[in-house]
Amino acid sequence: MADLESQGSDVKFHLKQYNFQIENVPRLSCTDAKAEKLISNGLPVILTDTKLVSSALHWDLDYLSENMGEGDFTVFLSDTNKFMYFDDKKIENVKDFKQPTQMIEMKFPEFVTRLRSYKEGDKRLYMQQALNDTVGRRIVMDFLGFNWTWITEQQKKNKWGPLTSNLLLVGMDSNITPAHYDEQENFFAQIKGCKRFLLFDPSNFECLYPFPVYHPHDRQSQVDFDNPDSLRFPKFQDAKAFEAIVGPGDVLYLPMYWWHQVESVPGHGTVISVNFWYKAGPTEKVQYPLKAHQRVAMTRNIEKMIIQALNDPTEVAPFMQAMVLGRYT
Ligand SMILES: O=C(O)C(=O)C[C@H](CCCc1ccccc1)C(=O)O
Ligand SMILES: [Zn+2]
Repeated sequence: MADLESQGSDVKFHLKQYNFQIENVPRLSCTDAKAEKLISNGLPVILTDTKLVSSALHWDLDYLSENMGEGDFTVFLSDTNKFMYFDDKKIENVKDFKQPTQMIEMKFPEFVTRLRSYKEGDKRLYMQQALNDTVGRRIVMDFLGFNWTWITEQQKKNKWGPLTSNLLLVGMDSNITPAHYDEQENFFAQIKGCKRFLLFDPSNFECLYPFPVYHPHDRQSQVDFDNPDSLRFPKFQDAKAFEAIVGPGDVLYLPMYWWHQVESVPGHGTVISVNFWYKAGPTEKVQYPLKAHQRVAMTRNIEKMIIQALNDPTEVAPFMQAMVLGRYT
């Protein structure tokens, strides 16, 4: 992919500015021992030469239209450029929950038509669909052509669990997936256009104020990065971000539990990515002091136990406040 520095000026120019400090994620060859070390230590790294999705670098809207087959694909519509994920199974837990996006199913050619006829003021579109066996045979061939040797070797070396899915992401530039964390290891492959990741290690849990576990926005930050409420979220300004800008052919290793906000860089047209989500490996032996991601997992388990024990989401906050306020604070 063209050296970012040459694009650096305009790419940097378009990028949104935030108050928290930002450092760079290393960009390394996958043959570099430093890259292997970062991955084995659960630290993010951009790998420039994995050839993981070289067989898909020719994907564009016309090719996908012709070859994605007759299936229906999940497309999110948003009135803004933000596409905040929500778990529809948890909507009943929150009174008057307002869905931030509308989810509709459509054929790929219809998606392309709507993308191409988009004009200012229309709802923005973002296709997020796990690749499945309904796709046409050319896509199957491209998929089989992924560098499975390399990624399977990584899966084994790092003792990850099985590959759970490959999410195909086709969106408009300037689309944003707000800050959240996932509970799976992720090799994120960029195919077309550029994406800017803002990454935060799991110890930023206290600065990013995730929604309650029972909330549809579980795992997402409550903080609006464009207008942070410093009264409700005073520690947000202490968050420590790492930035990774990925272009076609780049693969970002996004460790499990690491927070990330994903911004499709403006000015590059349609943005296409495929991620590779792996289940975690066997839980590592608990050693003290606990690692930040282990504390997050523990916090989640305790919240889930309380939700189950009380059997009523509205009782969780009062219960926890009664347990902590005036006793542990
Ligand atoms: O690969 C990742 O983890 C990303 O966050 C990529 C992100 C879209 C992911 C949407 C999503 C978020 C949470 C649960 C299920 C789906 C993007 O590229 O915009
Ligand atoms: Zn994610």
